Amino acid sequence: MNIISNIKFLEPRVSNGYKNMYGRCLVVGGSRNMSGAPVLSGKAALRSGAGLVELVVPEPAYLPASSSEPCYMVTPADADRTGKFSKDSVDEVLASAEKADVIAVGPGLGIGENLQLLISELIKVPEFNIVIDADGINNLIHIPHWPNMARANIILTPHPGEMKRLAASISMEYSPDERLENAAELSLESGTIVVLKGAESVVAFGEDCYVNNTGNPGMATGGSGDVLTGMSAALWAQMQRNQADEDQLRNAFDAAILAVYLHGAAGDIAEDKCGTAAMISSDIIEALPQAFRTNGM
Ligand SMILES: NC(=O)C1=CN([C@@H]2O[C@H](COP(=O)(O)OP(=O)(O)OC[C@H]3O[C@@H](n4cnc5c(N)ncnc54)[C@H](OP(=O)(O)O)[C@@H]3O)[C@@H](O)[C@H]2O)[C@@H](O)CC1
Ligand SMILES: Nc1ncnc2c1ncn2[C@@H]1O[C@H](COP(=O)(O)OP(=O)(O)O)[C@@H](O)[C@H]1O
Repeated sequence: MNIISNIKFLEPRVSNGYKNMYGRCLVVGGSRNMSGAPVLSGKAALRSGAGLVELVVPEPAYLPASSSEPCYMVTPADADRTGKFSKDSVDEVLASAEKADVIAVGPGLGIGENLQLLISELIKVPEFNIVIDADGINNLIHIPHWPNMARANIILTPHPGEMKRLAASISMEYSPDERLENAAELSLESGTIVVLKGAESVVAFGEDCYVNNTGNPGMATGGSGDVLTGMSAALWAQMQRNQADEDQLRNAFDAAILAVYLHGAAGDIAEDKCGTAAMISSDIIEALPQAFRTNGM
């Protein structure tokens, strides 16, 4: 195991920079009763510097998502009777995905066969860079032999519950006390970057592991993982734009480390302002500008 302590920050923007230089992120998520999750990811992606952010959500989540933030675009897609993405929505989502530098999939999706079809179509495409979180993971685990099917570059961001399910899906042994080993093994077995969340989140790229030291228990509040998803996508989009020739997974690893670090730093700023009990995940987004500025970005 190689413990990595170096954090790669974003390069300063050039004076004649324009939005397409800072990456286009697509958030694929939401369902009738979870429209807030993709909103949190989309707002966090904007506050983490993505040049353009688009949300694609099933129709019942369209109004709440589009009225929550004017700075991202929202595309409605076909929904099934339960308010989740339908089978017909898969082509609509793929059309948006083709335009994106990084796709974040999962927040608020729900679970079902159509969603498993959607995820399997996304991970098959070698050109896609995908952050898979929350219900993205809860659907991925039902796709037989998913690591063999995956051709895209992928960051997985499981919480410990999702980690346990991911490990079971590839017949990997899981031990809750061996966080570094679990993350490294899942990364090696699946060829993905793994962010194992919780106090002292671990980011693994094979045997290379980073252990985070920012953040606090006030972040144990619904939606704070959705914030990290959007941040990871935005930072990856900017890093892969800056270094187009480098290995995408190495860029993804650097972006995931920076995302976890800044997410915790913003959580610490929110805790100073609100306290651990009262802080909510949108307070973490509000603290992002200060977290970026404190770190020279
Ligand atoms: N505003 C919105 O729209 C919001 C929408 N959201 C959306 O909700 C969806 C479902 O996400 P989710 O994480 O709530 O459910 P799920 O993955 O089934 O986890 C529950 C199971 O996992 C376990 N478990 C959980 N954490 C654990 C831990 N740290 N350590 C260990 N175990 C842990 C837990 O175990 P238990 O605590 O019961 O022992 C239980 O078994 C998702 O799409 C998300 O985006 C939310 O983000 C909120 C805001
Ligand atoms: N005690 C803690 N210390 C530091 N970070 C924490 C703590 N509890 C939770 N977090 C962070 O908050 C986020 C919670 O994500 P997650 O469990 O996916 O929540 P949700 O599904 O509600 O969005 C993770 O990034 C995790 O690392």
